[in-house]
Amino acid sequence: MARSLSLERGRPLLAPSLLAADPLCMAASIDRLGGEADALHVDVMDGRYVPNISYGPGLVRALRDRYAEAVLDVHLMVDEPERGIEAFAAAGADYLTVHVEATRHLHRLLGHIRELGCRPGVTLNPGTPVEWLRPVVHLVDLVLVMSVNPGFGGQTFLPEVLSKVRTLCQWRAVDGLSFLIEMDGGLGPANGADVVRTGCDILVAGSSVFGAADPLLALRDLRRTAQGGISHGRS
Ligand SMILES: O=C(CO)[C@@H](O)[C@H](O)COP(=O)(O)O
Repeated sequence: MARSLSLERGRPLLAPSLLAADPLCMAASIDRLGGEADALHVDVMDGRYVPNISYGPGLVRALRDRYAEAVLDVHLMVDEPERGIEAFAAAGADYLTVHVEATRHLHRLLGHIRELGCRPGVTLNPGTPVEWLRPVVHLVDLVLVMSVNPGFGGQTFLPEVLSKVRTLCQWRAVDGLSFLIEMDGGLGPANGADVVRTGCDILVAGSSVFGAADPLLALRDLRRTAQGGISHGRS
């Protein structure tokens, strides 16, 4: 069984979302980041759980083959993710993140993802209560808090989801857990510091990175502002 790559807490981590990269020039877009991304975020959409359709395990395999050292953070926006996790694990995913509402057997599914050698993650939509994670939070390596409704890039950040991050930080401290907290949707230099200050470890950014004239400069700009959140006294 392949060992998955992992991310370490301690500084803001950036995961550019490939959804915003030109699909005809995916590798060129990634190469423009100069290896400075902490992870590559891969949004898998099935046209059922969300209204959009994107990629499958084939893209994950191609990324793994070309970027052996990259952490592949695969976000499954699919119904019944238990039907696809083996293919994504075999393709080389590191983190496999599923939505609470997409499966009937979340506890079993998270265990299965770990058995496959991947790092299990669970995702909260803006309308999903954080309390739904309480019974399984000890099973995950990552909690992805969506700051837009999933399905499309380029939406406006919803600041009300930040309260979930505060709750997750409390649970992490009380239970002595070390899962990563990731935020995704509408992130960029204007809100990166606030998101990190609230307690997020990983920022997923699509449009603000790949939509920029120079994605590497945009990534560095986001890193600089995100680090500002740390220096202002994050707990
Ligand atoms: O999962 C999703 C959308 O469903 C996100 O990863 C978006 O792709 C982020 O894009 P921006 O809001 O940064 O453009």
